[in-house]
Amino acid sequence: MPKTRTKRPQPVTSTKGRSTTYDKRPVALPPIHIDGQQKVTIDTAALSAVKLGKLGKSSVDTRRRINHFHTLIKQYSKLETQKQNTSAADELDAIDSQIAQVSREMAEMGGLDWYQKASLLGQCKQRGGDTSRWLVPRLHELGLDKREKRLRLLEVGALSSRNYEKEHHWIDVVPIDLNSQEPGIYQLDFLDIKIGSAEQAEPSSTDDDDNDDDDEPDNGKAQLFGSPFEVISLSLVVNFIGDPGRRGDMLRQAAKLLTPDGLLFLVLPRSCVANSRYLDDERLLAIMECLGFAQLQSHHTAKLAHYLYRFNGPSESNESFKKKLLYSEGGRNNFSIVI
Ligand SMILES: C[S@@+](CC[C@H](N)C(=O)[O-])C[C@H]1O[C@@H](n2cnc3c(N)ncnc32)[C@H](O)[C@@H]1O
Repeated sequence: MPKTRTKRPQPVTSTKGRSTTYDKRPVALPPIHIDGQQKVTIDTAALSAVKLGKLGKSSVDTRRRINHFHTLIKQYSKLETQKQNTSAADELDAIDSQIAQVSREMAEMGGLDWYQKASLLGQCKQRGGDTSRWLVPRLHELGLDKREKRLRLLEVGALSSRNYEKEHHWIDVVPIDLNSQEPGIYQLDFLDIKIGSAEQAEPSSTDDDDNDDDDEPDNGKAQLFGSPFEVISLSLVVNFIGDPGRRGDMLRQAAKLLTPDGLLFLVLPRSCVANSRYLDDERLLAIMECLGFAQLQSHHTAKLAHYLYRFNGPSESNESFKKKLLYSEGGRNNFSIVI
């Protein structure tokens, strides 16, 4: 069983050893995974021009811009894949210039920082609240609020450190994001997290850190957490990734970081399962079962699809799920998850 945590997450800064103060200086944006291998860093100069007023004139306008940002992420991913499969110099030049154009457009929109602020606006109570409000009653139903120790929950893609504020006495939340919007949110890539002790850290880590609070990833081994998580929340994060294989990697990673019997909370825009050529509820269930998850509950609203899974341990199955056309009629999107 994981230890009970009392310490709140500390920020990850680039200095070696423990971080004890919050760095309020503007941080360079972390690289964003938007395809299987490449990372891109959005132009920070353009970001400094971001004003809240640019979020959108109305909720409809903000949603339209968020959707456009998603489209740009997907275009970027596609171009990077094309680049990896091309050797002709003139084609490479053409692809590079398209990549630069897409990157520029993302930066002009305000990059990841703008996207996060706009998404946070989408979480406002008037617009339906954040998705933890669906998860919390499910955790109550499972009796997890009655345990002696607080429930250790990793919230990936956390836009606010206050999402589980009311449940603080029984949920110990560890919020992370590629681009931390608050000092209380770790700036970390979910895919870089490992569970292990300091002794198992990367050899490059030579500091003599005697802090044994394993909730605090220290720097140089910033991705190391001392014990697995009992709940992982991937709310509107998997669809943020442009590459279908990398989406599968996110689900695999969740399986690696969960305790036996741990819970995975997955939220996707409903259109990803209700209106895709390549994915529906049945296929998602088959993918999840193949990874060792059993579905406990699902709930669809007009906009969102919520799923709660229990991890039953690594599955014996070595089945793979490639991109497979399920629905050929027009008007559908191309969202898929590949494992
Ligand atoms: C739509 S936003 C936030 C969603 C929020 N959880 C919600 O339910 O509204 C998606 C967030 O996921 C973050 N994200 C995407 N991939 C990530 C990764 N590999 N590690 C950590 N955060 C990630 C992005 O930086 C972005 O802030």
